[in-house]
Amino acid sequence: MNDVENYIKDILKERKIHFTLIDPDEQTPKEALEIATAAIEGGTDGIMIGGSTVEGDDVEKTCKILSDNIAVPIILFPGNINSVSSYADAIFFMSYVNSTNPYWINGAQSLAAPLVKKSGIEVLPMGYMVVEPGGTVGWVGDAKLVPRNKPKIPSIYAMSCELFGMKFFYLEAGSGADKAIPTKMIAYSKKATDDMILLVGGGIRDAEAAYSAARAGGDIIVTGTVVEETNNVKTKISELTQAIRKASEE
Ligand SMILES: CC(C)=CCC/C(C)=C/CC/C(C)=C/CC/C(C)=C/COP(=O)(O)OP(=O)(O)O
Ligand SMILES: O=P(O)(O)OC[C@@H](O)CO
Ligand SMILES: [Mg+2]
Repeated sequence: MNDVENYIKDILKERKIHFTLIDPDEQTPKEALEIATAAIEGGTDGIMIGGSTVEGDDVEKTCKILSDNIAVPIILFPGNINSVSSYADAIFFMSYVNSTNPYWINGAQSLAAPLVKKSGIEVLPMGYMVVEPGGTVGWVGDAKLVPRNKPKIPSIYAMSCELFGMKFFYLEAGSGADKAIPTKMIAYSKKATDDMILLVGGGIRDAEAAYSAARAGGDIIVTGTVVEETNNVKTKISELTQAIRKASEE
């Protein structure tokens, strides 16, 4: 797919979006294709590929098999500089805005920049902010985690990301978190910016959580762990996508 940013914007004119995150570490590329196919049948709008740890050429192989077989966009959600593949349609080129380590703020991005430019994949510039509990990515990324009871903090980071020209802002509670991002926090970040696209993820497992995140102002609701936990991906994803569609109508 060519223009992923416009694909996203076109859907957002009508309704909110659901993306499925597939961690290439967790299964073979063939199994990843089965998951992606079932998720698409369940109504997901795109597949994100990434994990906080990456082994060998898992990203490359997973992106290749998906690009040969699925029609929705494949977007890299890189955990580090080795998570780039030209078989993807786009990359969330993200700065980890509440990391205390410059490597995650603009170091990894600079090291990966030549490869990203050479690969020719579409770049989706994004601010990435990790909220308590934060999970693996909070620890790996040396984050100053946002306290859950301070809902306004991410909104000023979202503003600064918008002023830097970033188009996307991601509120992350950590993969597999026991609690998703508080709805007030989502609402403040959405209201603080003019037309940034807000992603919300981490710990969203059921219709109610997906609905609340979308209703509060999330534009793109991301779920990953649920597809690893369920034995019926299509049914689970369709529960989530229906809840997100319902939130869009109200
Ligand atoms: C732009 C480029 C090339 C790199 C940016 C690198 C940055 C800033 C990364 C942020 C830090 C990081 C490790 C992000 C990982 C995000 C991610 C893919 C989380 C989900 O991964 P899982 O593998 O499901 O998490 P677990 O390991 O906890 O399962
Ligand atoms: O695995 P889950 O908890 O759905 O989180 C998805 C994503 O926000 C992780 O980066
Ligand atoms: Mg994982």
